[in-house]
Amino acid sequence: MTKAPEFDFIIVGAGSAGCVLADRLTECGRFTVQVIEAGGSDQKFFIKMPMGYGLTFSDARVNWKYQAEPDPGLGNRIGYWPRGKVIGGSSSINAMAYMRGLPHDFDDWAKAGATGWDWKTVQETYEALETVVEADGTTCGSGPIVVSDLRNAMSPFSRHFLDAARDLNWPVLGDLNGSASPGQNQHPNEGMGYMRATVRNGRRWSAADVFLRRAIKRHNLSVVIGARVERILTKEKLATGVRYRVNGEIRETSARREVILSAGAIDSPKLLMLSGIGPAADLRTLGIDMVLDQPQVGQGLQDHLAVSHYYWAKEATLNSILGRRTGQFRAGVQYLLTRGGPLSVPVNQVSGYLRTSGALVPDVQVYCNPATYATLPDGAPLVDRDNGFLLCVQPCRPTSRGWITLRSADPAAAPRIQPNSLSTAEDQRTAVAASHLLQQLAQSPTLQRVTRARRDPDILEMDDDALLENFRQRAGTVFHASCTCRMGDGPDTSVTDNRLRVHGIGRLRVIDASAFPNVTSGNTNAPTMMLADRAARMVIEDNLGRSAVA
Ligand SMILES: Cc1cc2nc3c(=O)[nH]c(=O)nc-3n(C[C@H](O)[C@H](O)[C@H](O)COP(=O)(O)OP(=O)(O)OC[C@H]3O[C@@H](n4cnc5c(N)ncnc54)[C@H](O)[C@@H]3O)c2cc1C
Repeated sequence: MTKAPEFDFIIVGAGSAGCVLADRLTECGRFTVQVIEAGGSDQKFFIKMPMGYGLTFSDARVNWKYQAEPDPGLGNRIGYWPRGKVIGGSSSINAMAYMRGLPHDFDDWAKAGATGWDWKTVQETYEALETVVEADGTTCGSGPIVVSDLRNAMSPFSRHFLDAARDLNWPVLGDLNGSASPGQNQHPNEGMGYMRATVRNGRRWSAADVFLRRAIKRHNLSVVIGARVERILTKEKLATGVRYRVNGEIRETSARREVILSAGAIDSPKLLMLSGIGPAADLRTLGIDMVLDQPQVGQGLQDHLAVSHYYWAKEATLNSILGRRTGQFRAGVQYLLTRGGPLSVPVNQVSGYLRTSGALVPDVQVYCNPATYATLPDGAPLVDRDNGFLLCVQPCRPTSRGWITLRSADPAAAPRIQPNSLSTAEDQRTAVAASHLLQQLAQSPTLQRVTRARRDPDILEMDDDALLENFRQRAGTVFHASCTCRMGDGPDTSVTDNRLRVHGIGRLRVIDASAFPNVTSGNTNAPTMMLADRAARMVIEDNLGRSAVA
């Protein structure tokens, strides 16, 4: 048999985290790195055009299209869980919102055993990573991730959402990632504003665009696409390489230094389990040879749930463009000629963190979109022809935790995903309190003025019991799966230590959203890239010594 090719590091998955790692580990020139990605190229028009989000959302060519198990907390409904299966991973199909998360999210990481991941420390990493492009084109920072204020290209209707916030005396912030000066009784991060996005010059600016594109030019990086890793190879509790399938053929690669799993919150725990690292009782039943009994693998799943309510509008919203063929054609031509117009910005336009009654810190995120859509059987959205808008709310820090387990020992089989939503009394209370905020927003004088009709089910007609039932029957994932291989103190409560090393197996790390100890309050792409950037420094330090990253 020919000898397996050897690299210093093997990174499984070219998603948000994997792209950062590929760049950081190759830039010093001291290591060879192979990235193995199950999906294919991201050079597709509908990936690069921001409004193409609606199409990649259900496109099996770039999307794993997972389905969750019947979720008792959601009336046994089965949720659709898209995940990127393409270079750039979920950062190539996500809605591009850039939200760092709130300071206490990371202080809670540190409290959960992820020492060194407190807000003060991670804030420095964020600042070094970002270049913020303000609405007037001025820039701030010199990091590789471009975060744009796109308000000038957004629908004029979106300003009504901010006027509605002002009606309610909710703060309006210039930057949802910055800290406003707190007013009386106001938390610094509380308020609504235009959502900033990973969009550059009218194009999606995915983790692949930021990090992989420049790294691939280096001689010490090799990227294999269309290649699904099926097993981590181990010898005497050390990771030695991986086995993967490409074009129907099985191949192996050896890692001289480490194997790094960046396959995301669904697939990283799946791959550990397929490799015999997980709950022994479950894995033995499936006939998988055990390497390490680690019951925490796949446990602790967290995600954000949100509920949306729809309204017909008296003024033009994005529906007047995207809901009609002539509008789509005009917007398409404008985009092709100028990289501007309605297709150059994401559909989530106004958002913000708010506090429900009695909360000390912001505990919900609100989204306001100047568009409404139905969902077709294949999951694709169909924009309504009539003008409409939607209001949506998401509790930020759920306490419910679900799990991921294997369905079968076949690497091609999707895993079981049990979100276990609304399984704590606290989450049920927050779902109701969050819905009260939507009721207030819908009744603001500004939104009442521009609303032609409220659509069913009408949140204003609901008491607390009905609000909870509405949440159970209608809320869905906002695609922020995390925490399934979480960092922590030891193997009884976590899968990795605070340097992302898998407890009990040498030369193996998990570096992606699955390592979050708890889900952050907002969208999870920014924290995933931040985590990978800090983790890359740790990998280099542990392999070359502290001076190598000074
Ligand atoms: C539809 C959608 C919308 C979202 N919107 C936003 C948003 O607007 N803002 C935001 O901040 N966050 C958003 N998110 C969440 C955010 O994008 C993710 O949290 C983040 O991208 C996770 O990064 P990751 O590196 O953990 O995983 P991913 O980026 O998912 O990367 C995992 C990679 O590993 C590959 N892989 C998996 N298994 C294997 C295997 N066995 N072998 C080889 N490769 C494998 C996958 O194909 C994928 O490329 C959204 C997510 C989705 C799905």
